[in-house]
Amino acid sequence: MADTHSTALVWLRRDLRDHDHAALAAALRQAQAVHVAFVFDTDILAPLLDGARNAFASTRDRRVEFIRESLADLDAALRRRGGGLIVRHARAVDEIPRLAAALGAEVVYANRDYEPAAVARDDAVGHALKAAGRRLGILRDQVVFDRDDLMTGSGRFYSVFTPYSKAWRRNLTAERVAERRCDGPGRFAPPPARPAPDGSADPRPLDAPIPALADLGFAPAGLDIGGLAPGMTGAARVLDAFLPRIGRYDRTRDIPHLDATSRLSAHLRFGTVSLRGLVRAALAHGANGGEPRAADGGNSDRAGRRDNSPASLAAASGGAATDPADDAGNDASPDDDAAQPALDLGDTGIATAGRATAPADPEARNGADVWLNELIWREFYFQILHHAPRIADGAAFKPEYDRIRWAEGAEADAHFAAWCEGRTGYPIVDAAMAQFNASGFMHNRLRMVVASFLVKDLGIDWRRGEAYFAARLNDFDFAANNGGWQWCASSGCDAQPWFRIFNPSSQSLKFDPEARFLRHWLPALGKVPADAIHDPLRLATAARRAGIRLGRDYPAPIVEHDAARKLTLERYAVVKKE
Ligand SMILES: Cc1cc2nc3c(=O)[nH]c(=O)nc-3n(C[C@H](O)[C@H](O)[C@H](O)COP(=O)(O)OP(=O)(O)OC[C@H]3O[C@@H](n4cnc5c(N)ncnc54)[C@H](O)[C@@H]3O)c2cc1C
Repeated sequence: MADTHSTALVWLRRDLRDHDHAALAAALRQAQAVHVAFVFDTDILAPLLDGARNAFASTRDRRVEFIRESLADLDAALRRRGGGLIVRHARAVDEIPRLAAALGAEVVYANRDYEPAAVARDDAVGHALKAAGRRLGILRDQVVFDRDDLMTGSGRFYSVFTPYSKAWRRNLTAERVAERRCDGPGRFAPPPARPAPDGSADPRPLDAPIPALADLGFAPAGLDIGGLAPGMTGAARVLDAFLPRIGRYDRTRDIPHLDATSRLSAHLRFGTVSLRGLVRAALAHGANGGEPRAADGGNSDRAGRRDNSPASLAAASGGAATDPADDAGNDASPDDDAAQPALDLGDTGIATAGRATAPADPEARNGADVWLNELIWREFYFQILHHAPRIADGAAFKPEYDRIRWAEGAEADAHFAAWCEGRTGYPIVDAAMAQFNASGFMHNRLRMVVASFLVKDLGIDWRRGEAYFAARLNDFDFAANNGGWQWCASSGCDAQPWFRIFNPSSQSLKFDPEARFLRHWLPALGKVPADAIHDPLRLATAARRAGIRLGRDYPAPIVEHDAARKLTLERYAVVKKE
């Protein structure tokens, strides 16, 4: 167990909750007084507003609003526990060391982030704290296995999903998903009534209320449109609604008009729900055989056999002054009071679900198991980003795909604009983009369809679509978004083969046969019979009969799929092995 200290600061980033939280649990275990802070980081917010740096800049950003409302929810929860949130609007890299000094915190705890810019920020904060005689303790929280926890037998990272997921499942232990209890013996300290730290860009005192959106330079975007309920309270509601459906997930998840998937992605992105809690819920519904092993033990993978020496941890954290004892405490160390052999679900809002016994119905178990697989995909992409950070600089995961010459010029720009605005003349693409532009959410099947259409029907560089998604997705997460786009563009690890090209019309017919999703989002096509709506060629005739004029009431198709397919095969031929 690490040494104890009088005051600690917990720095929240994408973990906006007060339960099952590795950094909070460690701080409460090891400090007497625990302050909790969030910084609206101007390094992140400024580009969202800056048209010169971001083609899709907008003051109406649902993510900022979601974070703000989630902070209000969390602040209220912390106040009920004697604490409260310190919220700052400044450069986090400068503000956190200043805040630690102002509060007299010996240690700053945070949960690990995997994006290269965040890793660099944490390194800089770690160095600044160290120079002032303080420490930064970084803990694994948003994944079950991180960085090089799971490696192949030959010591490489996994670049193919199936063996990765098998290793993940094989190495899952109760300790890895046990609740990180946030109940002391340390206590939450309320925000002190002190002036802004010396040199802070935010002049407000430390106990100032959470800034309004307008103070941050943003305007309301409307969370209600996509049913995006913020905070831990919202997450608990979404999860409660999903768990009764989890058993059908495998059979219904591809149907966009059904409310069949969890819709937890934004909550996972901002940590208003605990990933460990979700894995426990999936296991309790029978996923992965229902029970993890009791402890990490000797097996063929690296999990549970990490080198936790201070030197190794400092090297692995890229120089940040990681607190070795605390980091080790986040793994299955024998004296770690977070590690409990039995699943203890506590008061996390998933308790009921977690305590359910595994359903006997094998079909229901399969639903939970397939859902667990999606959570594993999420981690797969995090570890890809950790091991191949060059993808954050725009590189294709498979370098030969950077030889492709994408469509450019006025026509490509016009096609891209039509794609963004849902004016391609392909109803499934346009309906998906209409939902996306209105709500910030898009169903996974439709993300694949529209991404494939942009890249393989319009011949446009996947990076342009990736950037549009990054600007608008409520659940935008660099690792998952890049992984999804590179999967569709075939340049990613374990991606769709380059010669496989989705036919948007058959995808539409297969996954929305009665056109329920299409008609909802494209009311102009309401009178077109379902059997004629999917294929633009048939649609032309059926629309005329229904009194709908293509080009006026609904766009004519901007490309012809068969011709586009031929061009794409020629374009992609450069990746063939020489
Ligand atoms: C082109 C493209 C871009 C994408 N961009 C993102 C993104 O920026 N952020 C994001 O969270 N997901 C992204 N995804 C993955 C997926 O589409 C969403 O996670 C999912 O649609 C969210 O809905 P849900 O919460 O109902 O998911 P569920 O089906 O209920 O899945 C549960 C959770 O598993 C995770 N998950 C599911 N599928 C994937 C996947 N393929 N890859 C990684 N994680 C997954 C998500 O956290 C999700 O909330 C992208 C997929 C594609 C094809």
